[in-house]
Amino acid sequence: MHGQAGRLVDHDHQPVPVEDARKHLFLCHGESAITAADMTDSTDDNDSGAKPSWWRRLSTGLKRTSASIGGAIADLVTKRKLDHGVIEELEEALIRADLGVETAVSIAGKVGEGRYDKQVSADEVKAILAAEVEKILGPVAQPLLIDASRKPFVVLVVGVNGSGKTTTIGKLAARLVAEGRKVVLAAGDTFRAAAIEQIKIWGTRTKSPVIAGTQGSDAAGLAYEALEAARAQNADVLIVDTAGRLQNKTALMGELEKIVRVMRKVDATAPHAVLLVLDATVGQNAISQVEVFSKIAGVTGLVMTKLDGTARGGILVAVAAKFGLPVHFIGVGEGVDDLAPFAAKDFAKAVAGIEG
Ligand SMILES: Nc1nc2c(ncn2[C@@H]2O[C@H](COP(=O)(O)OP(=O)(O)OP(=O)(O)O)[C@@H](O)[C@H]2O)c(=O)[nH]1
Repeated sequence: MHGQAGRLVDHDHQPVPVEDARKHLFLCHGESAITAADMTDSTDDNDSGAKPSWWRRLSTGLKRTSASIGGAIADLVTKRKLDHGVIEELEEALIRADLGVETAVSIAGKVGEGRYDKQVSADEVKAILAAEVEKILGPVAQPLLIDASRKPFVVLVVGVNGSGKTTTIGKLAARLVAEGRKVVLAAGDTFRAAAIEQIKIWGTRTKSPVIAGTQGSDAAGLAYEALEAARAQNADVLIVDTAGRLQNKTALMGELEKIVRVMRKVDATAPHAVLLVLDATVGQNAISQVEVFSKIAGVTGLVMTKLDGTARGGILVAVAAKFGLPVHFIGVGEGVDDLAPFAAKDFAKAVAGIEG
């Protein structure tokens, strides 16, 4: 922090303006929503030529994915008329971008409808791709609802190590604090000293109290203490980090179950949201992570990170098509403002490589 109201710092401790991006992020109907509505509209409403910064970050972040798909589309359709071969190759390009076999086949099929033996343009194919992807993503693009009647509203954050959990918690805390919410963080990944330290750093950055124990201490006990402390401090939101040792599923399941059981002694309705953080770079592996964590932890919503570091951004489409779980946020970089509410239309256009 640099003593400026409404400013946060990024990983390099550079001040980051948060007011503009956050202005419209909550609705106030007893329930607040971190919503993508403004961001979705902004790409269409912007006639000045200056793209909103989120759109720039999103389309730049997804460049590797869109270049791989867009390049394949251009190669395919500019040289020859549409035939079975082109459709099959299009399917393959979409599968390579991790959209999943069923989705790839269905989208390629749509491209083929009524267009066989015709010369189609790459832009036409991209438009169909974007429209089809948006159809899949539209229903899952749901804001994270913060129920103000739950005090604190408890968010349990789960995911494998390295998926971006801690960073996501920090960015989420920054958003909530920027909106005037009082946030408490619980360093529930007690296995790694570095995870505890990271949460503490985010606590300092966002001026949020952190409840942390020593490395190796009982995560459930810590979650209990954190919930009591958050309640005593009249906090609006408690965000609980967890360990993500997927290699030992039984231990992980036992630990997450215990965290939930123990927190329910303080608040029988907790946790109010269970966010699974997925790293897009793992591609199809994300599917099995959703399966495992849904079984273990009762996931209520998803956050997908690192969409900027991969050509496999289509995995978000595959996950959406398979599970239909709400996708609340996506991450396209390490900076505090590189996590934003998920907007289906923007994402679909960015994946297809369509300029906003
Ligand atoms: N490029 C990019 N990097 C990200 C994104 N989100 C997180 N990271 C980076 O990914 C790395 C792992 O993130 P963490 O937040 O430490 O992940 P974690 O799941 O808490 O991992 P553990 O602490 O190992 O459990 C860090 O270097 C983050 O800066 C993103 O959207 N894009």
